Amino acid sequence: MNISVNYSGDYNQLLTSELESKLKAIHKGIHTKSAEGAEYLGWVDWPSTINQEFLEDIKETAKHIRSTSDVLVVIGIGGSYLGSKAVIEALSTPFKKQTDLEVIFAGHLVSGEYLKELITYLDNKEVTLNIISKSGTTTEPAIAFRFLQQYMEKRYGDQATSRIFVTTDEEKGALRSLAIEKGYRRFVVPGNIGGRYSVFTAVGLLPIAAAGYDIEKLINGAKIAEQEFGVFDTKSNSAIQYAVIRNHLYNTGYPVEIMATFDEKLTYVQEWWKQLFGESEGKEGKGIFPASVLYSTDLHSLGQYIQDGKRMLFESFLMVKSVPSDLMVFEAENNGDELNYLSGLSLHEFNMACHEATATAHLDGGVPQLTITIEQLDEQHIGHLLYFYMMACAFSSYLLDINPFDQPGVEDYKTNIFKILKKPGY
Ligand SMILES: O=P(O)(O)OC[C@H]1O[C@](O)(CO)[C@@H](O)[C@@H]1O
Repeated sequence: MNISVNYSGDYNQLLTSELESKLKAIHKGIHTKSAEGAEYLGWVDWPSTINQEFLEDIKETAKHIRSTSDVLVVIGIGGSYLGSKAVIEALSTPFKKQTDLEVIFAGHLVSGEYLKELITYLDNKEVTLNIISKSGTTTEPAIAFRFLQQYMEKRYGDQATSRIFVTTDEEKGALRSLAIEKGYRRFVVPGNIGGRYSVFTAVGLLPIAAAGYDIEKLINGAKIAEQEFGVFDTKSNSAIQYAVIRNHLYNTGYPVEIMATFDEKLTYVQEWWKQLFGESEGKEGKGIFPASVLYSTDLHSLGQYIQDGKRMLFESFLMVKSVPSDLMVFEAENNGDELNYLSGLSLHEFNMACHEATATAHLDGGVPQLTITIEQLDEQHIGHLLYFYMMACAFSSYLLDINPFDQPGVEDYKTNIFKILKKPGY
């Protein structure tokens, strides 16, 4: 399994001896768990130390949910839902989402209409809830849970208890107390793993397994990545390469990174990546702003700005070498649409050509870029990819002398809303 990073500039030239020593120190700090924010470095060796009993428990629970439910409603926001949503979307086929269990997300936004419609939608289906909140106090998912819990109790009576699963901190938080009081089955978010690094814990694994995907393979991909990126080699460690390139571009006048893909199934990988990098790096007046586009869609929208607008952007393509199914353009008798010149070309090949054309055009327009390529979209490759991004994010943040594992800025809006809504104590 391989993730390649191809840069439009000369990567080797960036590797000064000063940078090499800084990278070495960062690598050591991450792997000996002595870097700043070390108390949240639990994700680094989580894949290789994951307990088989825990995986079996998740698989059994998922099997039970699948056999008793048509829908699993996952309630969570930020890192408590983006990882599972990213993996499920990347593995699903466009129209037939899951064969026998549908995963629906709630609590990632506040909308009475959404919740009312959801409850109506659930009415003739068998339902299970999984509320996920590490802190157990986040307002948006708590609001959604209040409504959905009431719905479950009205609908299932005492049986509601066995249809509600809670994923939260082992020791603290309102959600933990509520789960104990009600007797809900609990899963733990490890204290040393923050929300945006938690996709390989119960936070991501339970919804992904319930959706019918192979979590052993997902973890296996992450394990391979853990081993691979555990080796300090600036020439072959692609997580380090990606971090070095983006740091160089940031330092040379490009504060915005646009991640571009040609596959709609990767939209939530992009959303997950935005939270990962944005919340990890955007502090102390520093950090690359992570944005995303989907091509060809956005070539007919934001493409104009990228080509010609203010020069502050660099672009990182996320490409997948092979696709699970494809179509080939056929020869039409009258060639009325004048597309016969494309006959014999597969649509995937069209996208590959479009990548080349776009990359060249944007580079000519002053947008430096890199291309990250993975072989295919399956559990193992996605596990590998997500770990790659987490490791690159840690390196990238430390290169900016930022602690990747806190998010003090998020508190400001929370304090304001509590004041506006007169929460006791504010
Ligand atoms: O899992 P929790 O504690 O509900 O937090 C949800 C999200 O809110 C934040 O704490 C702040 O946005 C994120 O870091 C986190 O992923």
